Amino acid sequence: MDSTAPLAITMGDPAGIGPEIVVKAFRDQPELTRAAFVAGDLGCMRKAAVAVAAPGTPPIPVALIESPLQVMQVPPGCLPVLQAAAVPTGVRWGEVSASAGRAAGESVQWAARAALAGDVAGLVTAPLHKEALSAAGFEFPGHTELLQYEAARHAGVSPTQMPVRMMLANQELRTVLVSIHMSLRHAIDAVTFEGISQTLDIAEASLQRLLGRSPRLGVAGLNPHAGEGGLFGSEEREVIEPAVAAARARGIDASGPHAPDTVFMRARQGEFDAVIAMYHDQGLIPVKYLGVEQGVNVTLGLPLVRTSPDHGTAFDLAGTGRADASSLIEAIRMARRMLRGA
Ligand SMILES: NC(=O)C1=CN([C@@H]2O[C@H](COP(=O)(O)OP(=O)(O)OC[C@H]3O[C@@H](n4cnc5c(N)ncnc54)[C@H](O)[C@@H]3O)[C@@H](O)[C@H]2O)C=CC1
Ligand SMILES: NCC(=O)COP(=O)(O)O
Repeated sequence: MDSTAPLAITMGDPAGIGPEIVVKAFRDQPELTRAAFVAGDLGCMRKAAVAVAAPGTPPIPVALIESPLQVMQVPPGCLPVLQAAAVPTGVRWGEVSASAGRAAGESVQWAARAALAGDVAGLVTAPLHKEALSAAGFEFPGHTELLQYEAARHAGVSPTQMPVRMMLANQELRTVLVSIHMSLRHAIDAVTFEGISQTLDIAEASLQRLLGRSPRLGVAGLNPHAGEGGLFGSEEREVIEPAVAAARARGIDASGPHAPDTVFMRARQGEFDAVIAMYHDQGLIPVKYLGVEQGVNVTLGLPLVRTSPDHGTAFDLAGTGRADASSLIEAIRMARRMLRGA
């Protein structure tokens, strides 16, 4: 990974708000988006530039670049786009379609491969629609699994040998998930000694780099009141406690299992640097509830930097120009910070 190379920002699903928030980030944050470019479709980005332009003002100019390094020749105030995928005519705002999913997926694939080859420093991904991605034939539920697959392929190992985890973070709270995109029934089955141990190892290594010290990891229970001494479930005693004890024996500053209904509040008050959440919604609801405009999604465990806003494609807002770009801007900021190693 070359941290001085340009940063790729994928356009997201062209039927969603991704292209519009990307335009807003370039328009409103010229310093932050310097040496960054969009991996996507030129026509789609021009349409988005028109959608977000204030009445009576011209849209920001959108320029085609042929390679990441050409971004350095693009004048300030201009949005550089590398044609990583084509959006066919007929893709309409707010509609799930295989064509849109294909363009979104191909943009991410292009950016991942460019990052792994060292042509870009890292990637920030605008949201894609998971149903559209699936309709396009991608076998990955989301970015995280697609990137895990690409990184494993690059390293010549199987995806299980390249374990990754989703972290959601804002100024007040970080959560790292044991499992990601699966049904709640399957997520309960995924609460295993190995799964928790791997999550603790990945969180420890990634946050050590980010914080410059060993992170304090608060592990949430699965059941109400962390099982209440076995009255409300046995996973805490049988699986989570042993995984926390084993992690402590490896030198990780982990504690728990803590009651899930109060562990996030305790982290926000400063007791933990991150909460290890047992499944997707347990960890994401607290962060998103603090404000969808603040959260950043970071994939931990990859050999590349990848961040993303914490929200989705917001099809209800697509094309209106009203989508808030703050979370994407935070994601770009976070990617820059991670590339600096701070
Ligand atoms: N990083 C990614 O690619 C992510 C993709 N998704 C995907 O997005 C699709 C839609 O997901 P939903 O559950 O509907 O969540 P969503 O985040 O797209 O929308 C939920 C609500 O938040 C609002 N909202 C979201 N982003 C906003 C913004 N920037 N400014 C103002 N309001 C905003 C929407 O208008 C809607 O009312 C799904 O396919 C989901 O899987 C969801 C989260 C992250
Ligand atoms: N809820 C966050 C989410 O689903 C994002 O997934 P990914 O596309 O970052 O894998």
